[in-house]
Amino acid sequence: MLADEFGREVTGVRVSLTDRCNFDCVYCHNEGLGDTRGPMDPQDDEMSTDDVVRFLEVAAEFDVDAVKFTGGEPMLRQDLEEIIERTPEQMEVSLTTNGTFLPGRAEALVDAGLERVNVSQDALDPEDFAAVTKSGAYEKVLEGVDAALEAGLDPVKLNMVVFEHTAGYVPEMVDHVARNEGMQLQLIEYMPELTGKPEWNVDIGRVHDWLAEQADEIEHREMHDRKRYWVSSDDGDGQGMVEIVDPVENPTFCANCHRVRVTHQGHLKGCLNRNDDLKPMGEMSKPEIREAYREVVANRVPYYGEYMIKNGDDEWELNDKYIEEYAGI
Ligand SMILES: Nc1nc2c(ncn2[C@@H]2O[C@H](COP(=O)(O)OP(=O)(O)OP(=O)(O)O)[C@@H](O)[C@H]2O)c(=O)[nH]1
Ligand SMILES: C[S@@+](CC[C@H](N)C(=O)[O-])C[C@H]1O[C@@H](n2cnc3c(N)ncnc32)[C@H](O)[C@@H]1O
Ligand code: SF4
Ligand code: SF4
Repeated sequence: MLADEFGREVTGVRVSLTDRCNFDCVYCHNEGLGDTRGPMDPQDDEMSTDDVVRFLEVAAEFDVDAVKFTGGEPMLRQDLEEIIERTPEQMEVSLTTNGTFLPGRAEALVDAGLERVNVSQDALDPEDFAAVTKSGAYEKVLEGVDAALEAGLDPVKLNMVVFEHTAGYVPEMVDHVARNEGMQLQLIEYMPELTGKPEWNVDIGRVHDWLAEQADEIEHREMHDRKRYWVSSDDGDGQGMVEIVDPVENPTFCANCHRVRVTHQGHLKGCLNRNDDLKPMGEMSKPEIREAYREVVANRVPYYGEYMIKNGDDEWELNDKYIEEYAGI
């Protein structure tokens, strides 16, 4: 297994299969690449099925044991089932999706080897959902969650970005997953780094405090040192798990980051928040992939605490070291 100079072993890869999407969420960072708007048809710059599989085979050589497929909307790729089918056995396969294409396809994905799914659901009301996603597909998303549960995916994690538009829904969403077996909730701190609009920020510390009061049990996940709260439903009949993803200005989160990303164009990326460390994998032959992978892992640095450091006024600023290193890129 390869590790960077901060001792962070790379155990997982996150592969963006496309940057196309049928939604236009107001907050979307598109896994670090910006806008998802544009044509919906398959694009020439996307990695082919074989490219993705070859990359995964190389990652497996380096003992990577988990892959997350994401996007854009990864289910716009019609070869997703084939990619999953051809993913090396040793990898846990998970998917993050907006859920609209799960009805009718969830079973085939499971048959191909999908083990887990995260479905983005930011509200429990069609109008608020539409305001956030610029889409009227609320019912389809609910159907998608049901289809995933029926296909045996367990848990189905609901991803909710906590920001000004959604913060009021947190208690309702927590109760929703506590009542419904098989569902879990992932509350994702709104990340303004790539999308701007810091005015939408919500103090995630208050969400932690509220959950700590409600929780029957609290645990830590090794990945990113994330906290997980086990909370009972309001009627006392059920219990659900709520995980908080709080990467913003959080050096502990970055110190426990064990993932490398791949863009839909086949560029390796050491950190979600950076685009100055993109590394193309050439024609994507195995030797080229190996070399690029080794280099990207070796050059990974924690974003908060190393790439960004606190200045004398207690504000985050770019570490001079990296200004020089990447000057001109
Ligand atoms: N800054 C940062 N944000 C992350 C990272 N991993 C996840 N996130 C945020 O959390 C969002 C949801 O991630 P998902 O892909 O659904 O799942 P996950 O939480 O990473 O993985 P699992 O919980 O194992 O399914 C991402 O799109 C990011 O906004 C990370 O390494 N760094
Ligand atoms: C970029 S989407 C790609 C996968 C799929 N289209 C979806 O929405 O689930 C992956 C995750 O990133 C989250 N996300 C997007 N922009 C974000 C932001 N600015 N801050 C925090 N999370 C964000 C979304 O909520 C979603 O759960
Ligand atoms: S569904 Fe996912 S990729 Fe599409 S706009 Fe929303 S967050 Fe971005
Ligand atoms: S270093 Fe930090 S910001 Fe970058 S991907 Fe890892 S956790 Fe996210």
